[in-house]
Amino acid sequence: MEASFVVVGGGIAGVTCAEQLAITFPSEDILLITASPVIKAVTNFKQVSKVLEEFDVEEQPSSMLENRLPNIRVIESGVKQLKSEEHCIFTEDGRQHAYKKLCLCAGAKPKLISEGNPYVLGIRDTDSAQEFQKRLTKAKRIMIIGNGGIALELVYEIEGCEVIWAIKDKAIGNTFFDAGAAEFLTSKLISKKSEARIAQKRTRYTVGGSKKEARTKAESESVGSALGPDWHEGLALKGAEEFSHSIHIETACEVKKLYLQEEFKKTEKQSVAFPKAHHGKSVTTDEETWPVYVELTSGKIYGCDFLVSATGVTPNVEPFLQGNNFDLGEDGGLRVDDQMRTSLPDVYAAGDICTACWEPSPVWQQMRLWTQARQMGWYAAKCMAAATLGESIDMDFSFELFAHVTKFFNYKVVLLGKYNAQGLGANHELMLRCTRGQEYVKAIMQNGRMMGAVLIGETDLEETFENLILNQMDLSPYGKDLLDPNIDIEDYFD
Ligand SMILES: Cc1cc2nc3c(=O)[nH]c(=O)nc-3n(C[C@H](O)[C@H](O)[C@H](O)COP(=O)(O)OP(=O)(O)OC[C@H]3O[C@@H](n4cnc5c(N)ncnc54)[C@H](O)[C@@H]3O)c2cc1C
Ligand SMILES: NC(=O)c1ccc[n+]([C@@H]2O[C@H](COP(=O)([O-])OP(=O)(O)OC[C@H]3O[C@@H](n4cnc5c(N)ncnc54)[C@H](O)[C@@H]3O)[C@@H](O)[C@H]2O)c1
Repeated sequence: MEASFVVVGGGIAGVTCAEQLAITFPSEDILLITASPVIKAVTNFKQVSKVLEEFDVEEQPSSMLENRLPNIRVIESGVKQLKSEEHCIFTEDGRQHAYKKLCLCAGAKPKLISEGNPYVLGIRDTDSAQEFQKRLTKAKRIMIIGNGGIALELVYEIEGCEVIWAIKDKAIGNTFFDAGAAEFLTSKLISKKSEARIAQKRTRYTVGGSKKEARTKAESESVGSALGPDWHEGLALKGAEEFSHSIHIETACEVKKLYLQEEFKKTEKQSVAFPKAHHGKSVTTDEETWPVYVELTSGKIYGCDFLVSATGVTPNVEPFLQGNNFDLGEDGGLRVDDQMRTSLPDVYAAGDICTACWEPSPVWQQMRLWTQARQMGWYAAKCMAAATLGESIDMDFSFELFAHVTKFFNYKVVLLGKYNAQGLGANHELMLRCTRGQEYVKAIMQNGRMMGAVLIGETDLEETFENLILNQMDLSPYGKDLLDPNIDIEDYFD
């Protein structure tokens, strides 16, 4: 049977796309094909301002989606091949599905420093997060490689286990922060021990009667949906020991070589001890033997129980490539144009799997984030609908300005526009306001216009800054007043 619309992927991009298609075409059957036994649904969506949005994410059985929108049919099976010329896809369960328009939303996979090494873990979906948690309960020391979102969250959350955090850069959190913001956050990391934390659970797992036990081997090897905001809230990230927090940061280094225990003994090289923890107690000794040893480019060797490779993602394109001449982006994603079309007729893509290749607004960039997966899934459905009806559609407003709200080290973090002066060259200025332990405000200015901002803490500035970036008003007459905490800048612009 041919469905007019087939969507692949039960993550945020795929589910949002299928939902939007189902609403637009209530009399059409929409087929959602996904390798994971549960789907991700956006709930409690709130448009906080023009572009900033907040929502919860629920992992749900696919029947909940089918009940909510009866013209969606979910097939739980991985796609193993796409024959784009025949407009047909083949699934692991031996079936084939014809389509008129297809949207690929198969997400991404962790890009690991050492593929296939049992001591190197990646974190992507519920299964991999649980495997990590299980291994952590027996671990005395682990190493985290990478300096982006996952690493930032882990180093703050892990307790009862020594953590060596090895980063290529000089400062922490390079994908989100410059050195100034990193310093502001580092002091929080060091003082974490004494802090009373506010737990705020946003991801709910309502999978009552999960089909997990019934999963076949093929299914359990396939990728699930990516975790999202506050994924660690439900997981106790606790190691084998009884202490709160013990972290050592190794900067400006990469992994040179990994040795298994026996292999390491033969080298007769020496590993170094964990630098004395700030809580005063030595937890491990340098005489201990470890399952794996990590040689860093700095020359230091550390033993540990295992490593987490939080080193970014690779778009999950392989199942769709054979026999199809897709144009791929530099990061390996399916290139999509401003209508979310890939290079092949009637094949669209959205979310982590795609590489945005339209001429972007000067203050937007693609990042593989939850919010962008939702926006792209929604917009791809709009584009597919418009093409079907012979209409044209303008780029959605959400792509006008990059906006991301998240939480690091228990601070609210808002990133707007070219928040790290990406692509602005030397021709820009920074304006800063910082109160240690409380807030960090950075505005990126070019020719008197605001191009981006980083807001850490409860600054309450996001809406005003969003407007200033969007309207590109000349702010030079206001000079330093712009960030003066004693001046209510909103009054200026009312
Ligand atoms: C640990 C972690 C924390 C994160 N935290 C945040 C955060 O705080 N904020 C934020 O904005 N973003 C966060 N992200 C990123 C965010 O989760 C992703 O950008 C987003 O979920 C991507 O959505 P997606 O729908 O494109 O892909 P995914 O969620 O990866 O979904 C892909 C879907 O495709 C299915 N699939 C894969 N292959 C096949 C196949 N061959 N056939 C059929 N189906 C297939 C999968 O089963 C899955 O259902 C985090 C990511 C991780 C890993
Ligand atoms: N709160 C949030 O917004 C949040 C939290 C977690 C994850 N995420 C998203 O989930 C995805 C996965 O997270 P992630 O942290 O793995 O990716 P990331 O892209 O955020 O960070 C990857 C990091 O790994 C480093 N790196 C890459 N190759 C390396 C190598 N060979 N050796 C050492 N370092 C290397 C990069 O410099 C970068 O710091 C990303 O899309 C991320 O944006 C977002």
